[in-house]
Amino acid sequence: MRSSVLRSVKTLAKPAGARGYSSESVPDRKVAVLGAAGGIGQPLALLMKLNPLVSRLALYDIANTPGVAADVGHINTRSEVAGYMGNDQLGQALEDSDVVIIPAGVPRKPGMTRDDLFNINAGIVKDLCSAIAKYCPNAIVNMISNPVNSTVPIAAEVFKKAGTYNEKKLFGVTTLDVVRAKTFYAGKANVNVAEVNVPVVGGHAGITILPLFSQATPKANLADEDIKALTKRTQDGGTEVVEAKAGKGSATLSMAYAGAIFADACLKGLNGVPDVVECSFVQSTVTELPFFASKGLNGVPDVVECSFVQSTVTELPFFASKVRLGKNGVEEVLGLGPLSDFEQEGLEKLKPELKASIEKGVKFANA
Ligand SMILES: NC(=O)c1ccc[n+]([C@@H]2O[C@H](COP(=O)([O-])OP(=O)(O)OC[C@H]3O[C@@H](n4cnc5c(N)ncnc54)[C@H](O)[C@@H]3O)[C@@H](O)[C@H]2O)c1
Ligand SMILES: O=C(O)C[C@H](O)C(=O)O
Repeated sequence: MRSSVLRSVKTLAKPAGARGYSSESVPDRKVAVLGAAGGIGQPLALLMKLNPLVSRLALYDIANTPGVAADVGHINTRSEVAGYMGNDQLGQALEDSDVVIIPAGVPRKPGMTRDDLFNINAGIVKDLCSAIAKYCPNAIVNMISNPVNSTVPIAAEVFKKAGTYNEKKLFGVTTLDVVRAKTFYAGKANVNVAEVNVPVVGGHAGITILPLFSQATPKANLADEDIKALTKRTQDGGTEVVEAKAGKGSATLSMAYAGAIFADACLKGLNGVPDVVECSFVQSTVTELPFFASKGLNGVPDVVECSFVQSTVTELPFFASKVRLGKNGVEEVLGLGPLSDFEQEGLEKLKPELKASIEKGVKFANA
């Protein structure tokens, strides 16, 4: 692998006037994309180049970054683009990053589960996270590489070992589940998709993806059968794309869109924009609900007393939840809110699978 810095394309020093954007009004922010030459990486690089909150964009991959960086770098928006290729340029790519987005690794083919990607992607993520711990330990990390239910715990363990773990700054990107749930709901409910909101909680694989259509807005009076079908389609959305692509990979364009939305939310949070809330797979400590009632040590049911304790969303250490983003990353992990019986059932069903995927990641990282 060649190892010189490949390209550094300086674009606008001054604001893109046509957009009415002033570079003086927002702080400098460096975003690094790891896996930037891939199916997700390239359109994501494009979308991040269009984001006026980004001042420096580092595009890293093991191959093909010179072309991607040259191409994207010609776009007349604020950020300065640089391409980095190969392990010995990874440090430079990461240095000073505020946000690191990781879509590196192999995608599914028809017939595979996301967990089938573990053997290859776990090692890739572990190595990239070791470099993040070394070169930009304070960066926010947006993990896209699958299986997210395991790669996020791997990242956490790598950071813990390096002494850099900050649970407020590690995010599994589950925004595509929300994007899909919104699209499918708007179609069925016949409402304006731009106004739709649907929280999606749990994890990012099959039944661990739990859309909460009972909390969807605008409200629509959908039949139970419709809700079940929407839930299944959201859970199988990735597989729908994998099968349609027939061996040529998984979702890339919709994922780049979703990744760009989530990274933008992280940047807004860092910049102090209030009330930025997105769903994400995070360490699941809740700060909003001080009162948590549970069964006693001896399992006697319905022993309920209010007590001021730090509570978690579920008993699982990581869980996709609504998260309020702020200057330090996670500002607040929001509770699940009221669930329908169908959703409550889905929640109980997903826990063993999600728990096993989390434990698999933790075990791998500590082997
Ligand atoms: N979280 C989600 O919702 C979601 C959605 C879609 C895809 N994904 C996952 O994203 C990953 C990437 O998907 P894709 O379609 O872009 O795949 P792709 O094969 O098109 O691109 C992956 C890129 O990663 C690069 N890469 C491999 N090893 C690397 C390393 N050590 N360092 C840096 N880059 C490296 C490859 O060179 C390639 O350019 C897959 O694991 C896929 O399952 C996640
Ligand atoms: O389904 C996949 O393998 C990719 C991604 O996780 C998705 O949801 O599209």
